[in-house]
Amino acid sequence: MSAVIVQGLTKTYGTVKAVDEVSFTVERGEVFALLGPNGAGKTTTVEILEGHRDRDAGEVSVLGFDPATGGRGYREHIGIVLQEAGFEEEFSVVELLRLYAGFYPCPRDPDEVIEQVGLKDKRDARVRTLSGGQRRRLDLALGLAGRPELLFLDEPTTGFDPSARHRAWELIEGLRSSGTTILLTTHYMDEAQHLADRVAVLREGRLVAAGAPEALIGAGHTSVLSFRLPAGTMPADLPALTGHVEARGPVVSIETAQPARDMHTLTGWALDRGTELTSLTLARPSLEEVYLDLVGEATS
Ligand SMILES: Nc1ncnc2c1ncn2[C@@H]1O[C@H](COP(=O)(O)OP(=O)(O)OP(=O)(O)O)[C@@H](O)[C@H]1O
Repeated sequence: MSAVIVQGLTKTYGTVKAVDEVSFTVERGEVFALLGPNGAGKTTTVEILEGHRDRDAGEVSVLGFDPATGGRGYREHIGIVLQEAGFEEEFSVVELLRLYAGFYPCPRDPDEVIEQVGLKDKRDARVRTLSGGQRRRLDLALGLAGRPELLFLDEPTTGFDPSARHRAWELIEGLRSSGTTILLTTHYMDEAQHLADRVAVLREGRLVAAGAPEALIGAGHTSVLSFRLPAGTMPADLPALTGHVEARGPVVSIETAQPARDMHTLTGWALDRGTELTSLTLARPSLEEVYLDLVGEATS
């Protein structure tokens, strides 16, 4: 059975439909990213799944529980990492982890978790002395304390320096390998593209796309071939191509839905003339470009 099943989920605040008939599933063991601009309904959706907010309509099942009525039995199976968790500042890192571990029937060893999130040096440091990035790692450690089957991560790397970010990615990949299902929200499309097996894009409370990042990128989007014109040639000298040719000085870009065919034609043309196509690249759109198309913002 899927880890998460959401059917027709709806939540209204006054006249604002924060979540409007949203349906998706998250399979066990996958990393699933909820994407969308500010106010799209991500937090509301996640909070309903966590059992922290009531829904107006729709069916929700998480690990076989209805989060609205699952109570403690449900919460023992999940881990939640919020963006701004308030901590007991005078506890040490290991004391806080021991405290959290005590709430769960089958907790993880606090020292193992501390090592996993890279806080070994800070094991005995007071929480109030931690830097912002170290606090975020502590957030993550606390989310893992109860050995969750499903981990909710709210913008897990916001405010991280680049190396902390890559470390967090490795950690998330490690959790995925050990079978933990992960539902995350993020505003970083490279993060979603790197980590997520599947993504769902919300816009104004409605689901506008869902699927594997590669599938979303592949659906109806063209590739761009670009290269420098060989000396002594003009764009008009190029062979007939399926794509749209644009030249900016000596740099030619071809937006094409048939990259293999156009690449073949072009390289054949260059070889026949005994010339080279320097700076030749074939680029696929990134998830970010596809996302911006979906949520209706300019791509340049
Ligand atoms: N408690 C609330 N009372 C009234 N309106 C709310 C409440 N919580 C959220 N909303 C509204 O519901 C909509 C969705 O908000 P939500 O926080 O779910 O979006 P989000 O996608 O998480 O945004 P962000 O990326 O900024 O965190 C917004 O229009 C927001 O103003």
